[in-house]
Amino acid sequence: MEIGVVGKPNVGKSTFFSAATLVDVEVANYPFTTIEANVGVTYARAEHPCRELSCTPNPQNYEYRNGIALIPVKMIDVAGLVPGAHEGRGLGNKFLDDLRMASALIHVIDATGKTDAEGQPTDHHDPVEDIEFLEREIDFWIYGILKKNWEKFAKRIKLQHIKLEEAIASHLSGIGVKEEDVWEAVHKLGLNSDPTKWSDDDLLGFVHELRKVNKPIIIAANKADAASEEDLKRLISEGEKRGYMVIPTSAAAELTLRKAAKAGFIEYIPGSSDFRVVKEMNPKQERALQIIKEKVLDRFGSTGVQKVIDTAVFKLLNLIPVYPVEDEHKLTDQFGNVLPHVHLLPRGSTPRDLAYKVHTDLGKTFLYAVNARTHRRVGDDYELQFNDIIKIVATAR
Ligand SMILES: Nc1nc2c(ncn2[C@@H]2O[C@H](COP(=O)(O)OP(=O)(O)OP(=O)(O)O)[C@@H](O)[C@H]2O)c(=O)[nH]1
Repeated sequence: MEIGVVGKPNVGKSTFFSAATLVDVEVANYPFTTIEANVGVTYARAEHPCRELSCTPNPQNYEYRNGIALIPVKMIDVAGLVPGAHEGRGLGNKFLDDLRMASALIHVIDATGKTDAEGQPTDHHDPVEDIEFLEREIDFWIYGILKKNWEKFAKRIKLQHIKLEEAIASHLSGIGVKEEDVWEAVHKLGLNSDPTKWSDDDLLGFVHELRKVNKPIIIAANKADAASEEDLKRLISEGEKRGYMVIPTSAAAELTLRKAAKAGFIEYIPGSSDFRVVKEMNPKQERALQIIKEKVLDRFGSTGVQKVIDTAVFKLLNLIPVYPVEDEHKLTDQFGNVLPHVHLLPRGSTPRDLAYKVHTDLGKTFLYAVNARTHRRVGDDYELQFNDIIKIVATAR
């Protein structure tokens, strides 16, 4: 599961990515290692169960601060969004390759309207156009993959009585399309189950719906600090009309705050509405932070960057944090560590899914689970909840 950050040049995409992946304390054992320069680790912020249960955790695969869990998530800087990227313009294939890997996208838009379609400075660009521009690029990219051998492909599905969902999902498995995604798009549009009857418009409409489920997008209305109230309001309402969540951000402010925290000048938990000065700064630095406090934190409640990440993880991707333990009374693992691990699972997951996530063997030998909050036994019909603490019971190996 990876989150892609995308945006045309000069909107603040690199600033957003740098801010989101700049951390002052790094978790020792990520579930993943980053190998490429444009891949980083960001953190989703969630209330930690210890806030409610008054415990002190010993986190191993996440970070804990003042009752808050910071859960690592992989982030990709998807560079090269220019008009025609789907045809290989600009960075072309690299852009599409990165896009392929992302489960959800953060679309960074310059809310001030001072960057034109190609990323050049201007005075009057309508940022709402950028929303449609990214949609078009992705839609035409998927359309291009399907259209290539469509007639032959559709005929084969019909003649060999292959399940439509299965055929398309397998054809698009490279971009992570699942059968249920195809089903959802086909049914939403009421398309004929015989794909040889689909018109070109049907195919385009299908791709459009498929993209919405397969590559959900959240919009970061960036440079909010420099945007007028009116421009922001319009971008939010036009985005929402098109079904998007739009969050005002100041990536530049977040980057400054995180750098100041990393250098030890301030204490700042990303996503907060304030910070605490802990080391003396020069007057220029002090003034810069004061401006951020007044123009960004007080105006918007936060820089918005963390809010975008959290919304992408918990709402767009619909993931929930779950804590497996071995002792449901002490909430510890076998070594006595309190709530050492957290796992992000899709909403609707069961205790067995959690067991598989912890270890394949644990999944295979799963018997039942115990909900540590209620001390009740739960089976595979139980739907895991946000911040559940679960003991898994399996057969001895
Ligand atoms: N006022 C303001 N300026 C910002 C913000 N974020 C980025 N900028 C500025 O916008 C300019 C472009 O930022 P980048 O992060 O380089 O933009 P980009 O979208 O990655 O552009 P490319 O690297 O060309 O793809 C820089 O001068 C940033 O300092 C913000 O939140 N507010």
